[in-house]
Amino acid sequence: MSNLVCIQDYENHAYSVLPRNALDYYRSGAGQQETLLDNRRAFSRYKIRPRCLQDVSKRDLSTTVLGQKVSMPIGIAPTAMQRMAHPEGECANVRAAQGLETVFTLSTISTSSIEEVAQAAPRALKWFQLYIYKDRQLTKNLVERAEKAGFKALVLTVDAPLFGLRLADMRNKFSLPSHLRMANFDGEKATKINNSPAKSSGLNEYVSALFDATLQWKDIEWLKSITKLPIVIKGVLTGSDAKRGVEAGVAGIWVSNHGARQVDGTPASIEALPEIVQAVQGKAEIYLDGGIRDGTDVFKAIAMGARMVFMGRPALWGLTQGGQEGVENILKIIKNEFEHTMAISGCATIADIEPNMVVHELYYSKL
Ligand SMILES: Cc1cc2nc3c(=O)[nH]c(=O)nc-3n(C[C@H](O)[C@H](O)[C@H](O)COP(=O)(O)O)c2cc1C
Ligand SMILES: CCCCCCC(=O)C(=O)O
Repeated sequence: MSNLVCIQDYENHAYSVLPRNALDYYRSGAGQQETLLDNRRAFSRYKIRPRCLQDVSKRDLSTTVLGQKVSMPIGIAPTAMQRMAHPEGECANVRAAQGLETVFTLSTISTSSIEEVAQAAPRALKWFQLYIYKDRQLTKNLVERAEKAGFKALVLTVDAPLFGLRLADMRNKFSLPSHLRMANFDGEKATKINNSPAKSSGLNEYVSALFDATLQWKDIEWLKSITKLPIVIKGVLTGSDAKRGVEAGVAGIWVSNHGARQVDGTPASIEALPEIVQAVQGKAEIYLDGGIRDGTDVFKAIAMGARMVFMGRPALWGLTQGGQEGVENILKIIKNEFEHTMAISGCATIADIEPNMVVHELYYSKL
C-alpha cells in the first residue's frame, strides 16, 4: 500500500486487520508496560550531532556480522508464531531478509519449521534462536537440525527462565489458532497451546511446563560442546552479565529487554547499551533490539556501539500487509531513513559513524 510510508503506518494498519488474540500477543509488553513505552521514549533522549561538509555522494551501508556480509546493520529479531500474521509466516519473513541481504533470526517457537525456512530462502543469512527445554535431547536435536539446515549462529535467549506476565494474553487466555502448530515439534509440544484449556495465558503454562528454569552460565559450556556454531546470548542488560558472557566464550552479546515483555521496569535497551559496550571492550560483537522504528534510532544505536540492530514487531506488522512484500517494504523504509540520516549527518559509511556523534540530551542542559 503506497500510503504506508513509515513503520508506524504499518503498525496502525496491522491493528485494524489482526484478530484480537494475535494482536494483543504481538503488541504487548509485561505488566503495566512502562518499559514498552521507554523502549521508544528513550531514543528521543539521545541527540544526533551532524558533521557538515563531508563528501557523502557515494554511500555504503554494508557491514559484517560474525564474519558475514550484510547490506545494512538492520536485521530481523526472532518472534514466535508468525503465521498468525500471514499464512506464510516465517517463510515470507525470511524471503524478505534474503531480498534485502540481511540476517533473519528464526524463533524456536515458529509456525514454520527449521527446514521449511531453510528451503524458503536458501541464500538468506539465517540465525536460530534457541530456548533450552528441560528435555536436553530435544534441545540438542533442534541445534543439530539448525546446523544441518545451514543456520549460521545460535542465539540463546537468556532472559526467559519464566515467561513475563502479559496481562492482555492472560485476559484473552491466549491459545494458538487450531490450524497452526509449533512446527519444530511433534506431538504434545507442537500443539500444547492450541485451544488449550489454560487457566490464564497458555503461554505461561507452556513455558513453565517445558522450558528449563535451572539454566545457568555453566550451561553455555554444554551448548558449546554440542555445536560448532557461534553462540550469541540475547537478553543482556548489564555490564556484569555481558562480561560473564565474554568469559563463557560467546561471540555476540544481544542487548535486549525482550521487547519489554519479560520484566516491566527494566531499562530501555538503548539506555543499557553504553554500560555493556564499556564492559565488553571489543571482545564480542554487540547487537541491540527494542523499539527500533526509524532510521535515526539505528544511527543512534550504531554510534553508541552496537554493530547491528534488530526489529521484532515491525516485521510482524509488515507480514500483515502482503507477507514477504510487506516485510520488504518495512526493511526498505528503515534502510532509506538510515541512509538519509547517515548522509545528512556527514557519514558515507558505517565506519564514519563515530561515538561523539550522539549525546544524551543532558549534554545540552550542562552548557
Ligand atoms: C510477538 C513477539 C514474539 C517474540 N518471540 C520471541 C522468541 O520466540 N524468542 C526470543 O528470544 N524473543 C522473542 N521476542 C523478542 C524479540 O526477539 C525482540 O527482542 C523484541 O521484539 C524487540 O523489540 P521490538 O519488538 O520493539 O523490535 C518476541 C517479541 C515479540 C513482540
Ligand atoms: C509458547 C510459549 C513460548 C513463546 C515464546 C515467545 C516469546 O519469547 C515471546 O516473547 O512471546
